[in-house]
Amino acid sequence: MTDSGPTLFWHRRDLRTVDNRGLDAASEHGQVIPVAVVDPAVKAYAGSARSGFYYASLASLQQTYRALGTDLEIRQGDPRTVLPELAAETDAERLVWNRDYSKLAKTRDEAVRGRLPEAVSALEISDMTLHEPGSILTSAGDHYSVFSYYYKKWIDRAAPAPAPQPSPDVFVNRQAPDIGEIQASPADNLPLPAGRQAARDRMTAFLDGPIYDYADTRDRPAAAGTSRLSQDLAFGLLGIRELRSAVDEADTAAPTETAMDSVEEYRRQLAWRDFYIQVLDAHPETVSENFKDFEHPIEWRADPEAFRAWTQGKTGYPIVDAGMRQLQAESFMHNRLRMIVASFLTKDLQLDWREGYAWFREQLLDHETANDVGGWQWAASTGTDAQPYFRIFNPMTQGKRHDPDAEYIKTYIPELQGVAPEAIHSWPDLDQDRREELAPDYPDPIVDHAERREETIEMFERARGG
Ligand SMILES: Cc1cc2nc3c(=O)[nH]c(=O)nc-3n(C[C@H](O)[C@H](O)[C@H](O)COP(=O)(O)OP(=O)(O)OC[C@H]3O[C@@H](n4cnc5c(N)ncnc54)[C@H](O)[C@@H]3O)c2cc1C
Repeated sequence: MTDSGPTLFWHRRDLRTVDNRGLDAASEHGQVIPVAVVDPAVKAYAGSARSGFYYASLASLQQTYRALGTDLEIRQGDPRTVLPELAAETDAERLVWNRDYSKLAKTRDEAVRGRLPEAVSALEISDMTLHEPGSILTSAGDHYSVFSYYYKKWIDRAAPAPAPQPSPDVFVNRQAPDIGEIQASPADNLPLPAGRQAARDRMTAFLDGPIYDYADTRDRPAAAGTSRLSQDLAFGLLGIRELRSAVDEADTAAPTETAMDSVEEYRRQLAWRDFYIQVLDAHPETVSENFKDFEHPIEWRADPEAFRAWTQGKTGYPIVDAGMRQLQAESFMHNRLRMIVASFLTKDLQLDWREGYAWFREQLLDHETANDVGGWQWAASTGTDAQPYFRIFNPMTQGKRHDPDAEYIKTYIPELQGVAPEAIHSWPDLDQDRREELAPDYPDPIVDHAERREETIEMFERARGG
């Protein structure tokens, strides 16, 4: 501890003190003041569930710091002005943060760096991924655009160990205004409990048993067999090294070969997260542009009514509507459903994936730019390693395969409560009188899947110049 002025550590999507590499690095330079900035530019994209979860998680981080004998300084405003001011106010020598990879974050961070007083240095640390974007490259030195090749290298790499929580005596002993003075934390209304402890509890509950059945249950939405940790990773309530190390321990304790395969399948999903982050890092423009080049623009439709029906879960395709209603009710949607509804929006309704992405960005608690864009561009056949444009999900077949008893569908669509699964899975093919008789309050299909499928293939062939 040789420096005289304190180091500011800026929390962003890393709302924890454990396994936080930036915070650990900051603590090597002397006394630390932790800070968070509530940025209206980021808030503008978040619906009420995500904002609420963020505030409640910030409140919990503030409590953690208070227990360590310091406090979290929470400011509101544009970090480009707030942070240089705070650095001057506290005579800070250094500002440290963990790297983020979206275009918005990169532009903001560069501007913050440029506006700091001359005496204040900026230090950016890699924390968000298990393996830093750019550290796993093809033999030509490029980022990977095919997941299976990326994964082979990813899984062979030793996973870095979690970073320790800094000792309490590195923190400046001080008090800061309570988060309640900025924003009342709506902890009662949240779809899931927020904060670090809740995230740890979710992780432990999953690794204590459900992970061993993951390979079998992950594609059955009614089984709810996935970890539900996506918002915890998106907000950084859990460190990725911390999670990976706990997963590796679960692997060691796995009771059977099948259980070990399930753990492997789970690890693979964590690799998808790293994969999409390295794609976004290499191609930040893909947040709004197709990853793939097309000879001509794709002729997406303009159809606000169809888009509204999709958002409200009223398309007359039960599996699609159940997914969209789960999103409405829980600010979450199971992965299989995300694939189905994204395919339906782009291939059946022929609407631009960017419309769907914007809706998800607002509605999802776990919105994470890289994964959200990656998922949408995959489904739209515009992305890296995407679904081929001619392989179009049939929503009826998807429903039958992944929710055979229509258990998931009935959870979210009360209108179909008394209807037999066979009728639910063939709803669009039933004649109208039959539908009227079975569930008068549930809508008729808004499009014909077979017709739209043919049209969509032609639409893509035209865009490809065929
Ligand atoms: C159109 C679309 C949009 C998506 N938007 C997001 C998003 O905004 N945020 C987000 O975290 N995930 C997104 N995903 C990926 C995936 O659906 C969610 O990560 C998953 O459903 C979260 O539930 P879970 O934590 O129970 O997943 P689990 O199955 O338990 O997976 C564990 C973790 O692995 C990661 N992961 C799992 N699947 C994927 C995947 N396909 N791509 C990248 N990472 C993955 C997530 O961090 C997840 O928490 C999207 C997928 C699609 C098809």
